[in-house]
Amino acid sequence: MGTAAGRAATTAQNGRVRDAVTAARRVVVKIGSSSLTTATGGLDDGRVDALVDALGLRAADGREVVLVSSGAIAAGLAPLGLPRRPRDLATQQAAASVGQGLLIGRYAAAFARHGRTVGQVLLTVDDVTRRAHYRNAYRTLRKLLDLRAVPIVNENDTVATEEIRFGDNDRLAALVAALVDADLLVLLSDVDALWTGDPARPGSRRIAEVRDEADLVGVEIGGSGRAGVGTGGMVTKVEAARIATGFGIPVVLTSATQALAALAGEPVGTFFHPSLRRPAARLFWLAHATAPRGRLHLDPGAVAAVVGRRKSLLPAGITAVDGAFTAGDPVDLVDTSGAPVARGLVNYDAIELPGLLGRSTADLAAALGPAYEREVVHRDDLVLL
Ligand SMILES: Nc1ncnc2c1ncn2[C@@H]1O[C@H](COP(=O)(O)OP(=O)(O)O)[C@@H](O)[C@H]1O
Ligand SMILES: N[C@@H](CCC(=O)OP(=O)(O)O)C(=O)O
Repeated sequence: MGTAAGRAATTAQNGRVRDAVTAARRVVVKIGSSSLTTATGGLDDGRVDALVDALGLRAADGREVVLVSSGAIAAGLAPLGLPRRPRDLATQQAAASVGQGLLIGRYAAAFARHGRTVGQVLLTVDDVTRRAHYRNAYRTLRKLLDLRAVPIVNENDTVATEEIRFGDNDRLAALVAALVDADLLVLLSDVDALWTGDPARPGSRRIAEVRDEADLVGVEIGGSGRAGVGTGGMVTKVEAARIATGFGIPVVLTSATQALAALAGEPVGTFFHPSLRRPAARLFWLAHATAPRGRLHLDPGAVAAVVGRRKSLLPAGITAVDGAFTAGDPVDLVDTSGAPVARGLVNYDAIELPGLLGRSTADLAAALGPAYEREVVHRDDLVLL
């Protein structure tokens, strides 16, 4: 199979695939900080207006739009006299606290010109990963859409801590798209597409479409070109595209200046095709939206069984256990180098496991009773990473 560059699609092909864009009834659009701020920092009113005009048009005919907008920290810098994005969390939180109000105020004014009301939705990682919380988040978003308001989502930066934080909004946007069952995710950045390498480097080429992982082979997916403003660069955008397409949602990645064309289905940016089969929702959330509570270290035989042959994980193949989890918690299964290969719901408490490691289920059942014959992670509760 060729590389993405070798597979640059023709306009005719793109015209066809973009039917998914024009037909989409519910769209999640994510815009990054670098597309909302001026060169000197601070909110760029012209850019906000241009984005809102494109979204207003899209929402005018009864279609639903959810906007995931970064920019709170960037918008808060100038009013606080900060020359650049601070490194420490407390100052970032203060900047976000000042900037989020300015950001939403600017959006409210811009959408009002289109006769639309906006609703601010600030989410933490827990809100989109814990079942009870994401149901709550879903209900709010659904109600806003029913009331014809435009939800404007951002991470709740003022309370997010270093350990529990998205940091960038790309992954958050993909999870929100899955949460509201969107028909399309549009990622808007300061670059017009995914390129084969740094867009500033001679020889790099725009990638018109990504059909599957093979199209990403050889692509240099780099960090942010504006480290003082943007955060994740292409790494988090491609990861977001993987998450959304894995859930059956097509993705367009392009620049904010091309938002109107992208939403009209024109062949701009990079189109990521959705995977044909949508995974069970339960496994999707397990893979992308759970924070593992521990790690099970597998020997090579167990990795081969779990990953290669899709078997359940038994105590005999586990060499060590980290974390303080209880039965039912999500845990990562890691190989001998410590790299996660799968995530699953564990059937034992962490304190029970050390006494079981390396022993066969028959031996455990004979010594401890039939309850100990159960798998450590059943294959139905397991998703490969
Ligand atoms: N392969 C690539 N194709 C396109 N852009 C890339 C690539 N690798 C790294 N980048 C950089 O990623 C940047 C976009 O990410 P980022 O600055 O985080 O934007 P945002 O604020 O929109 O999230 C681009 O400006 C570009 O410099
Ligand atoms: N929640 C943060 C987003 C941080 C950020 O820079 O994200 P992004 O520009 O999408 O890479 C904010 O509003 O500033």
